[in-house]
Amino acid sequence: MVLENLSSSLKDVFKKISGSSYIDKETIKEVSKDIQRALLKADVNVKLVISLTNRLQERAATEKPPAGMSEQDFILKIIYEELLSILGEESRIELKPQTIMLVGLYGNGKTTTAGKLARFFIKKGLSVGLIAADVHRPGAYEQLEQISKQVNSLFYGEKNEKDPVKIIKNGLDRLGDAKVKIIDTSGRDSLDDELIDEIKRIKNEIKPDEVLYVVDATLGQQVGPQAKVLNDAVSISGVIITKMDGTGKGGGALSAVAEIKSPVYFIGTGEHMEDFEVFNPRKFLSRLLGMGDIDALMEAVKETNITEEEAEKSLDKLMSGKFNLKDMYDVWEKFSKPGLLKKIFNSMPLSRIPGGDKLNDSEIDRANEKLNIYRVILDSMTYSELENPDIINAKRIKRISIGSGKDEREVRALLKEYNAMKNNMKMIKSNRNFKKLLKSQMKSGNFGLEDLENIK
Ligand SMILES: Nc1nc2c(ncn2[C@@H]2O[C@H](COP(=O)(O)OP(=O)(O)OP(=O)(O)O)[C@@H](O)[C@H]2O)c(=O)[nH]1
Repeated sequence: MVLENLSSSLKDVFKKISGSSYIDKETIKEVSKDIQRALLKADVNVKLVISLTNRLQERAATEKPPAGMSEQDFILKIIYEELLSILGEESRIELKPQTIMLVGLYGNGKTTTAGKLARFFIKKGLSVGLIAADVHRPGAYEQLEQISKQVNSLFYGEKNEKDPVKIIKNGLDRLGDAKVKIIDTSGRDSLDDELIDEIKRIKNEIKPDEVLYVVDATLGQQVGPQAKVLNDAVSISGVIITKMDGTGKGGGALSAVAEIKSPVYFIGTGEHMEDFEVFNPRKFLSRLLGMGDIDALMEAVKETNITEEEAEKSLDKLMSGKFNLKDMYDVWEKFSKPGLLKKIFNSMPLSRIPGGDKLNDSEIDRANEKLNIYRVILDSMTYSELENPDIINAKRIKRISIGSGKDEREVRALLKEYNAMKNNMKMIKSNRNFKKLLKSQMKSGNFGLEDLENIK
């Protein structure tokens, strides 16, 4: 997996800090050097590395840990925040009719990504048209046509036409009823002015809603400056990092993202159309730093340094059943890692939670299977359906079923489960001990599964 080395080096840094009995200037200097080495080894742009570690030293020298947080945790929090600042905040591409233009260097995966992106929108219930505007690479037309069949999208291209603007204008016209049009442009070496002029011309004449930069994660830091040239030419609105499954340093992608300062919308994790994930910076960073799902969950809580009333509020929301499908999806997303569910169910005294009882292995495996089906179904819901499940009527259930490839029966089962979970949460709310334990754990951020044993 890309960034493997960076991941293990940063985990060592985190272990060193957690293991140190006190944090002084020397430790900070040493840790900064370790982080510099780790990032440079991953081929992250030198300028970026220096500015990140300077901020770490400056914040460590001027800021004080909040009440209740140890020096060690505080340094970890600063490193986590500074690394997160490179990745930017989570932002989602809008699910609406739009024209999207893909740009990128040769062979970074634009054509493949065009197909993956088309499949993403189709699953969300939006029809898609793919336009082949790569007029330089032989076979690009056939490749995209093939992909469009694979993902059931519309397709437009003109095999012998050499002017991409003409192809695109005709395509936008002919694909009129497709809600989302995705334009695959020629791969380019950004130092080639002729090709840069070509995408500038496309951008100015077509005025796409989004210009997405497709960058190969396995490339090194030379990508940073090239991304800048592309960005200056067509002002990139978002990034898709491909080949995150590949071997390679991966620092180039991080440098490019930091250079362009546009949000990363997705990551590509393989050659197949389904190897495509919405990018979540916190989750990505937690995986990179080797924090388990629970730690990441509690790390996020600890990071916000939750106060008494905030703990109360977030807990009440959960307990009062006011959470929506998006909240439930996030929790399932964290718990559906293989083995984690088993660990939770086996350690949770379910018999003491209303309607729960000890689950044996096969039942836990079945629960995992069900979670995966539910995640596929949730992936086909629009943001408003996730945030407000009450709007999901028979027509929407039908569309979600088609988008996810699951029976309507399974979609209804998920909705039934969601409502049952909401009612269960209300029941647990009456279990004062459970609520008291959760509140104190969320506040201190030390929520451990073994604590669940103590629920009376
Ligand atoms: N492992 C892996 N391979 C990928 C991924 N995305 C694309 N590829 C492969 O990378 C190669 C290049 O992908 P294309 O989509 O043809 O690249 P392109 O950017 O359209 O090529 P140009 O038009 O020449 O710029 C193909 O073999 C793809 O299968 C990914 O996320 N992981």
